[in-house]
Amino acid sequence: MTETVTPKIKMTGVRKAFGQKVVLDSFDLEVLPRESVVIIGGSGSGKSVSLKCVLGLLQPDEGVIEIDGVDVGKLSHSDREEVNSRIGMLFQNAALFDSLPVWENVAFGLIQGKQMARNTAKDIAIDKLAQVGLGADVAVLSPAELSGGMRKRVGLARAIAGDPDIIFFDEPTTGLDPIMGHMIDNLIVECVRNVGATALTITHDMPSARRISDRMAMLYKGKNIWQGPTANIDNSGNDYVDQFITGSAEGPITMEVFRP
Ligand SMILES: Nc1ncnc2c1ncn2[C@@H]1O[C@H](COP(=O)(O)OP(=O)(O)OP(=O)(O)O)[C@@H](O)[C@H]1O
Repeated sequence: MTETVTPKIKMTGVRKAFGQKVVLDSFDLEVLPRESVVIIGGSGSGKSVSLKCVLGLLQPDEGVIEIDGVDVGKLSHSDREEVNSRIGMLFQNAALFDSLPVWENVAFGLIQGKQMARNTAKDIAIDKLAQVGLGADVAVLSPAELSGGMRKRVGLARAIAGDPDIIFFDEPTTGLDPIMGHMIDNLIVECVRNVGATALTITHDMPSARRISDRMAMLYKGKNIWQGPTANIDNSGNDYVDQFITGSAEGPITMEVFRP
Protein backbone atom coordinates (compact mmCIF):
# COMPACT_ATOMS: atom_id res chain seq x y z
CA MET A 1 0.00 0.00 0.00
CA THR A 2 1.44 3.42 -0.92
CA GLU A 3 1.22 6.13 1.70
CA THR A 4 -0.11 9.43 0.40
CA VAL A 5 1.73 12.50 1.61
CA THR A 6 -0.25 15.69 2.14
CA PRO A 7 1.43 18.40 0.07
CA LYS A 8 2.77 21.34 2.02
CA ILE A 9 1.42 23.67 -0.65
CA LYS A 10 -1.18 22.75 -3.25
CA MET A 11 -2.62 25.10 -5.84
CA THR A 12 -5.49 23.70 -7.90
CA GLY A 13 -7.09 25.46 -10.87
CA VAL A 14 -6.00 28.90 -9.70
CA ARG A 15 -7.15 31.77 -11.87
CA LYS A 16 -6.19 35.39 -11.36
CA ALA A 17 -6.99 38.18 -13.77
CA PHE A 18 -6.49 41.93 -13.59
CA GLY A 19 -9.24 43.44 -15.74
CA GLN A 20 -8.99 41.74 -19.13
CA LYS A 21 -5.51 40.39 -18.42
CA VAL A 22 -5.59 36.77 -17.30
CA VAL A 23 -2.31 36.15 -15.44
CA LEU A 24 -2.99 32.72 -13.90
CA ASP A 25 -5.31 30.38 -15.76
CA SER A 26 -6.03 26.97 -14.21
CA PHE A 27 -2.62 27.02 -12.54
CA ASP A 28 -1.76 23.83 -10.62
CA LEU A 29 1.24 23.22 -8.39
CA GLU A 30 2.16 20.84 -5.58
CA VAL A 31 5.09 21.21 -3.22
CA LEU A 32 5.77 18.30 -0.90
CA PRO A 33 7.07 18.70 2.68
CA ARG A 34 10.78 19.64 2.78
CA GLU A 35 10.94 19.88 -0.97
CA SER A 36 12.54 22.85 -2.74
CA VAL A 37 10.55 23.83 -5.81
CA VAL A 38 11.43 26.66 -8.17
CA ILE A 39 8.89 28.26 -10.47
CA ILE A 40 10.62 29.45 -13.60
CA GLY A 41 9.11 31.63 -16.28
CA GLY A 42 9.69 34.79 -18.26
CA SER A 43 9.28 38.36 -17.05
CA GLY A 44 5.64 39.14 -16.45
CA SER A 45 4.56 35.49 -16.65
CA GLY A 46 2.88 35.65 -13.23
CA LYS A 47 5.48 34.17 -10.89
CA SER A 48 5.06 36.92 -8.29
CA VAL A 49 1.29 36.79 -8.61
CA SER A 50 1.33 33.05 -7.86
CA LEU A 51 3.43 33.64 -4.73
CA LYS A 52 1.18 36.50 -3.60
CA CYS A 53 -1.86 34.24 -4.01
CA VAL A 54 -0.28 31.60 -1.71
CA LEU A 55 0.59 34.30 0.84
CA GLY A 56 -2.96 35.65 0.74
CA LEU A 57 -1.80 39.07 -0.50
CA LEU A 58 -3.93 38.52 -3.60
CA GLN A 59 -7.24 36.64 -3.75
CA PRO A 60 -7.56 34.19 -6.66
CA ASP A 61 -10.71 34.57 -8.76
CA GLU A 62 -11.07 30.80 -8.91
CA GLY A 63 -9.34 27.70 -7.62
CA VAL A 64 -8.16 26.36 -4.29
CA ILE A 65 -4.93 26.94 -2.38
CA GLU A 66 -4.16 24.49 0.39
CA ILE A 67 -1.39 24.62 2.96
CA ASP A 68 -0.97 21.37 4.92
CA GLY A 69 -4.25 20.21 3.38
CA VAL A 70 -6.21 23.25 4.64
CA ASP A 71 -8.03 25.47 2.13
CA VAL A 72 -6.54 28.82 3.15
CA GLY A 73 -9.18 30.72 1.18
CA LYS A 74 -11.74 29.64 3.77
CA LEU A 75 -9.76 30.67 6.86
CA SER A 76 -10.73 33.50 9.19
CA HIS A 77 -8.38 36.48 9.31
CA SER A 78 -6.75 35.28 12.55
CA ASP A 79 -6.32 31.70 11.32
CA ARG A 80 -4.78 33.01 8.09
CA GLU A 81 -2.37 35.11 10.18
CA GLU A 82 -1.44 32.01 12.15
CA VAL A 83 -0.62 30.15 8.91
CA ASN A 84 1.42 33.12 7.68
CA SER A 85 3.36 33.23 10.96
CA ARG A 86 4.81 29.85 9.92
CA ILE A 87 6.02 31.28 6.60
CA GLY A 88 9.37 33.03 6.10
CA MET A 89 9.99 35.25 3.13
CA LEU A 90 13.09 36.58 1.43
CA PHE A 91 12.05 39.57 -0.63
CA GLN A 92 13.67 40.49 -3.91
CA ASN A 93 15.23 43.71 -2.58
CA ALA A 94 15.63 42.24 0.96
CA ALA A 95 13.14 44.94 2.12
CA LEU A 96 15.03 45.98 5.24
CA PHE A 97 14.08 48.94 7.43
CA ASP A 98 16.98 51.40 7.34
CA SER A 99 15.70 52.98 10.57
CA LEU A 100 16.38 49.78 12.54
CA PRO A 101 19.75 48.12 13.22
CA VAL A 102 20.43 44.84 11.43
CA TRP A 103 19.62 42.63 14.45
CA GLU A 104 16.25 44.29 14.91
CA ASN A 105 15.42 43.74 11.26
CA VAL A 106 16.17 40.04 11.75
CA ALA A 107 14.22 39.93 15.03
CA PHE A 108 11.29 42.03 13.74
CA GLY A 109 8.83 39.14 13.34
CA LEU A 110 9.84 37.64 16.67
CA ILE A 111 9.28 40.89 18.60
CA GLN A 112 6.25 42.23 16.69
CA GLY A 113 4.59 38.99 15.59
CA LYS A 114 5.46 36.54 18.36
CA GLN A 115 5.77 39.15 21.17
CA MET A 116 9.17 37.75 22.20
CA ALA A 117 11.26 39.66 24.76
CA ARG A 118 13.77 41.92 22.99
CA ASN A 119 16.84 40.33 24.62
CA THR A 120 15.78 36.79 23.68
CA ALA A 121 14.93 37.92 20.15
CA LYS A 122 18.32 39.66 19.87
CA ASP A 123 20.14 36.45 20.87
CA ILE A 124 18.22 34.50 18.21
CA ALA A 125 18.93 37.22 15.63
CA ILE A 126 22.67 37.05 16.34
CA ASP A 127 22.57 33.26 16.05
CA LYS A 128 20.70 33.46 12.70
CA LEU A 129 23.14 36.10 11.44
CA ALA A 130 26.00 33.70 12.29
CA GLN A 131 24.25 30.99 10.22
CA VAL A 132 24.44 33.26 7.17
CA GLY A 133 28.05 34.14 7.87
CA LEU A 134 27.61 37.56 9.50
CA GLY A 135 29.27 38.38 12.82
CA ALA A 136 27.84 40.22 15.84
CA ASP A 137 29.66 43.37 14.65
CA VAL A 138 27.23 43.53 11.71
CA ALA A 139 24.21 43.19 14.01
CA VAL A 140 24.49 46.78 15.23
CA LEU A 141 24.98 48.37 11.81
CA SER A 142 22.27 50.11 9.84
CA PRO A 143 21.18 48.23 6.67
CA ALA A 144 22.22 51.36 4.73
CA GLU A 145 25.84 50.53 5.61
CA LEU A 146 25.70 47.07 3.99
CA SER A 147 26.54 45.83 0.50
CA GLY A 148 23.86 44.18 -1.62
CA GLY A 149 25.17 40.69 -0.78
CA MET A 150 25.16 41.44 2.94
CA ARG A 151 21.61 42.81 2.74
CA LYS A 152 20.53 39.56 1.09
CA ARG A 153 22.17 37.60 3.91
CA VAL A 154 20.35 39.71 6.49
CA GLY A 155 17.11 39.12 4.58
CA LEU A 156 17.83 35.39 4.67
CA ALA A 157 18.56 35.51 8.42
CA ARG A 158 15.21 37.28 8.90
CA ALA A 159 13.42 34.69 6.72
CA ILE A 160 14.67 31.84 8.95
CA ALA A 161 14.43 33.73 12.27
CA GLY A 162 11.11 32.18 13.28
CA ASP A 163 12.13 28.63 12.22
CA PRO A 164 9.41 28.66 9.53
CA ASP A 165 7.73 25.62 7.98
CA ILE A 166 7.76 27.25 4.55
CA ILE A 167 10.13 29.80 3.05
CA PHE A 168 9.42 31.80 -0.08
CA PHE A 169 12.32 33.19 -2.05
CA ASP A 170 11.50 35.97 -4.48
CA GLU A 171 14.30 36.27 -7.06
CA PRO A 172 16.97 35.59 -4.41
CA THR A 173 19.96 36.33 -6.65
CA THR A 174 18.69 39.42 -8.49
CA GLY A 175 21.20 42.25 -8.36
CA LEU A 176 24.10 40.09 -7.16
CA ASP A 177 27.27 39.25 -9.05
CA PRO A 178 27.52 35.56 -10.09
CA ILE A 179 29.88 34.61 -7.26
CA MET A 180 27.80 36.28 -4.56
CA GLY A 181 24.70 34.75 -6.19
CA HIS A 182 26.32 31.31 -5.92
CA MET A 183 27.16 31.91 -2.25
CA ILE A 184 23.60 32.99 -1.49
CA ASP A 185 22.31 29.85 -3.25
CA ASN A 186 24.56 27.68 -1.06
CA LEU A 187 23.34 29.49 2.05
CA ILE A 188 19.72 29.05 0.96
CA VAL A 189 20.20 25.30 0.53
CA GLU A 190 21.98 25.04 3.89
CA CYS A 191 19.50 27.20 5.82
CA VAL A 192 16.45 25.48 4.34
CA ARG A 193 17.94 22.11 5.29
CA ASN A 194 18.86 23.26 8.83
CA VAL A 195 15.41 24.69 9.50
CA GLY A 196 13.76 21.66 7.86
CA ALA A 197 11.57 23.95 5.78
CA THR A 198 9.74 23.56 2.50
CA ALA A 199 10.98 26.10 -0.04
CA LEU A 200 9.20 27.74 -2.95
CA THR A 201 11.27 30.09 -5.08
CA ILE A 202 10.52 32.22 -8.10
CA THR A 203 13.35 33.16 -10.39
CA HIS A 204 14.47 33.43 -13.96
CA ASP A 205 18.13 32.87 -13.00
CA MET A 206 18.62 29.34 -14.35
CA PRO A 207 22.02 28.57 -12.75
CA SER A 208 20.52 29.55 -9.39
CA ALA A 209 17.33 27.55 -10.02
CA ARG A 210 19.40 24.46 -10.80
CA ARG A 211 21.41 24.83 -7.60
CA ILE A 212 18.58 25.33 -5.15
CA SER A 213 15.75 23.16 -6.45
CA ASP A 214 14.70 19.53 -6.21
CA ARG A 215 11.99 20.16 -8.77
CA MET A 216 11.09 22.92 -11.21
CA ALA A 217 7.80 24.05 -12.65
CA MET A 218 7.52 26.30 -15.67
CA LEU A 219 4.85 28.98 -15.79
CA TYR A 220 3.80 30.07 -19.26
CA LYS A 221 0.60 31.83 -20.32
CA GLY A 222 -0.89 31.31 -16.88
CA LYS A 223 -0.37 27.57 -16.74
CA ASN A 224 2.12 25.14 -15.26
CA ILE A 225 3.26 23.73 -18.60
CA TRP A 226 6.00 21.42 -17.30
CA GLN A 227 7.21 20.17 -13.97
CA GLY A 228 9.76 17.60 -13.05
CA PRO A 229 12.93 16.83 -11.17
CA THR A 230 15.69 19.38 -11.68
CA ALA A 231 17.92 16.56 -12.94
CA ASN A 232 15.51 16.15 -15.90
CA ILE A 233 15.35 19.80 -16.93
CA ASP A 234 17.76 19.34 -19.84
CA ASN A 235 15.72 16.40 -21.15
CA SER A 236 12.24 17.76 -20.53
CA GLY A 237 11.04 17.02 -24.05
CA ASN A 238 9.24 20.36 -23.86
CA ASP A 239 10.12 22.98 -26.50
CA TYR A 240 9.10 25.86 -24.23
CA VAL A 241 11.37 24.67 -21.41
CA ASP A 242 14.21 24.09 -23.87
CA GLN A 243 13.90 27.62 -25.22
CA PHE A 244 13.70 29.11 -21.74
CA ILE A 245 16.73 27.33 -20.33
CA THR A 246 18.87 28.08 -23.38
CA GLY A 247 17.63 31.68 -23.53
CA SER A 248 17.13 31.44 -27.27
CA ALA A 249 15.20 34.20 -29.04
CA GLU A 250 13.94 31.54 -31.47
CA GLY A 251 11.25 29.10 -30.39
CA PRO A 252 7.63 28.78 -29.38
CA ILE A 253 7.79 31.36 -26.56
CA THR A 254 6.49 34.70 -27.71
CA MET A 255 6.91 37.90 -25.73
CA GLU A 256 4.36 40.66 -25.94
CA VAL A 257 6.31 43.71 -27.11
CA PHE A 258 4.53 47.01 -27.65
CA ARG A 259 5.19 48.40 -31.12
CA PRO A 260 3.91 51.93 -31.81
N1 LIG B 1 -1.78 44.29 -8.59
C1 LIG B 1 -1.75 44.19 -9.92
N2 LIG B 1 -2.60 44.89 -10.68
C2 LIG B 1 -2.61 44.78 -12.03
N3 LIG B 1 -1.76 43.97 -12.72
C3 LIG B 1 -0.88 43.25 -12.02
C4 LIG B 1 -0.82 43.33 -10.60
N4 LIG B 1 0.17 42.49 -10.16
C5 LIG B 1 0.70 41.93 -11.28
N5 LIG B 1 0.07 42.38 -12.39
C6 LIG B 1 0.36 41.98 -13.77
O1 LIG B 1 0.45 40.56 -13.80
C7 LIG B 1 1.44 40.15 -14.73
C8 LIG B 1 2.39 39.19 -14.07
O2 LIG B 1 3.18 39.89 -13.11
P1 LIG B 1 4.22 39.18 -12.14
O3 LIG B 1 4.82 40.27 -11.32
O4 LIG B 1 3.58 38.05 -11.43
O5 LIG B 1 5.29 38.63 -13.17
P2 LIG B 1 6.65 37.86 -12.87
O6 LIG B 1 6.58 36.56 -13.62
O7 LIG B 1 6.90 37.80 -11.41
O8 LIG B 1 7.69 38.83 -13.61
P3 LIG B 1 9.21 39.27 -13.28
O9 LIG B 1 10.06 38.06 -13.51
O10 LIG B 1 9.47 40.34 -14.30
O11 LIG B 1 9.23 39.78 -11.86
C9 LIG B 1 2.10 41.43 -15.26
O12 LIG B 1 1.54 41.74 -16.51
C10 LIG B 1 1.72 42.47 -14.24
O13 LIG B 1 1.62 43.74 -14.82
